[in-house]
Amino acid sequence: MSKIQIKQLSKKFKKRNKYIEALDQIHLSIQEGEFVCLLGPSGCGKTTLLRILAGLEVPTTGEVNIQQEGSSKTPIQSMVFQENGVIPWLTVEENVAFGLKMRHLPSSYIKEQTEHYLRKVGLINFKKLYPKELSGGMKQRVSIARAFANDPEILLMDEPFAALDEQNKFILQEELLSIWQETKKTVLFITHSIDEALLLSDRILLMSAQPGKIVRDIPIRLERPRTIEQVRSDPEITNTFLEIWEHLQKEVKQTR
Ligand SMILES: Nc1ncnc2c1ncn2[C@@H]1O[C@H](COP(=O)(O)OP(=O)(O)OP(=O)(O)O)[C@@H](O)[C@H]1O
Repeated sequence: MSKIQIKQLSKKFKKRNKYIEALDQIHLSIQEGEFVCLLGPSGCGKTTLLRILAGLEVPTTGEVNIQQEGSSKTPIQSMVFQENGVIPWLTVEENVAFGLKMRHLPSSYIKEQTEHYLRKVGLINFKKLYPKELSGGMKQRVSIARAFANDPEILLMDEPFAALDEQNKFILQEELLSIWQETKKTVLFITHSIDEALLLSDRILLMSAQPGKIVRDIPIRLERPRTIEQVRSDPEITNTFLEIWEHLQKEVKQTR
């Protein structure tokens, strides 16, 4: 049984008197615990697909099913955005605890869960600070800690590291993988970076330009833990990189 199942999904937006066909005939299933990256040219509907899974948009046709295993109180999904995912008037620890407090969970559990993930992302000594006192990388760590602390059925991540410098990006990617390996959550992750997708994914779903379709489903069979050096030097992965690169070049040229 798949954790996420999407059948014949399409999405059209009405803008003035015109329809924009954002997604066309998306059909896919993602297994429990898989780390799947969505890669495609700008405007191909990646965020729209994530927003549909988050219940923030309704598909025009088709259906989406997320298998629920926890209690009915378990959130279906947590989302991590590129930026501005933290609540400015709450401290680091209050941000991480926010979802758990909203569910009125016991305070001892909230404290334990919050501290566990603050430690995991290296923010335990910064828990009393407010977002304005944090760097961009630290804010993203807060968002990641909050997303995992919520213990959702699935995690949806929309280019969470896109605004970070290379060094911070590598550190956060490693931290994310370490938490993912511990929790074995199902993750759907949007990125524009082929290297990032190769480093993180069990599978890469490659999308066409608008209307977005999934044109390739590429398994990444590199052992974990992976390093960027391995990603860059493995001959099979190098071929996959080139294949994705050529596809993206072609799609981007077509849309221009
Ligand atoms: N609420 C909306 N109303 C009208 N059009 C929309 C809406 N949301 C998205 N679109 C359109 O749907 C298409 C897909 O947008 P989406 O943001 O999902 O693409 P994307 O692949 O995530 O792009 P990027 O990589 O640039 O972030 C675009 O043409 C966009 O303009």
